[in-house]
Amino acid sequence: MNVAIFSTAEEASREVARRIAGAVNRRPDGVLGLATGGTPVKAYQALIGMYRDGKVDFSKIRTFNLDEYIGLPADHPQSFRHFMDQQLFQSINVDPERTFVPDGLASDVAQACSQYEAMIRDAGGIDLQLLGIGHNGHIAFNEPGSAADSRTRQVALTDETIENNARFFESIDQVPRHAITMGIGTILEAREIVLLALGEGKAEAVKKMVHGPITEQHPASLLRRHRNVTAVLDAAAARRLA
Ligand SMILES: O=P(O)(O)OC[C@H]1O[C@](O)(CO)[C@@H](O)[C@@H]1O
Repeated sequence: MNVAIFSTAEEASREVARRIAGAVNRRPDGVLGLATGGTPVKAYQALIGMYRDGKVDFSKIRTFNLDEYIGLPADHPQSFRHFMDQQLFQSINVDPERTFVPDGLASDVAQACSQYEAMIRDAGGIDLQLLGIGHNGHIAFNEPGSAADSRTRQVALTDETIENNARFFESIDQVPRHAITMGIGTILEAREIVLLALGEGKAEAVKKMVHGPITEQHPASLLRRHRNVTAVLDAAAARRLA
């Protein structure tokens, strides 16, 4: 695992934007794997800035998001589809028809999950996958205990994740208890992985990811099995590293 440390969240986010733009420029009709949460917001803003400056063209790109809450319609303010539209897609020239987020309202979730896997495969696989990290080491919604070879599926969120994500909802009762997530096996098939972690609250999870045992109990540690993964950190998230 490569580790790149920047003094501020802004610099780390700009680095992530540069890496995403680099992947798009190398393969303009390629495939991006995208993430939601508080962490990537600044990186998406930097990417929008690069698009406006004419440094990157998304017109032929396809995107697949990591996860979605079960039970939220696409236009719900806290759905990950809504987040992506607001934070990125509406401000760049990506074709909305080529942006994919798991369907949180699918009537047959298992079938929707295998179809999502098939769509990623048919697109030629993911060139660059962006990730965040949960306080408990989760990547996407693969909570501790998720199998290293897991695929896109329905999962139950841990109480800790529900509590952490309650800040985005009016009350904790409104946080969905289940989600669809790409699996760890799915994520590890991406040709390049960039994990962004910001702030002191992530320092312990980052330390276990980099220095701890490679274990399904800390899903992010499994990324060390991948040949081309970079953790982009601000100084606060990196402060417990050796
Ligand atoms: O960036 P945040 O809001 O700290 O979230 C961290 C992680 O949690 C998730 O949002 C899922 O809870 C991931 O997609 C994200 O990487």
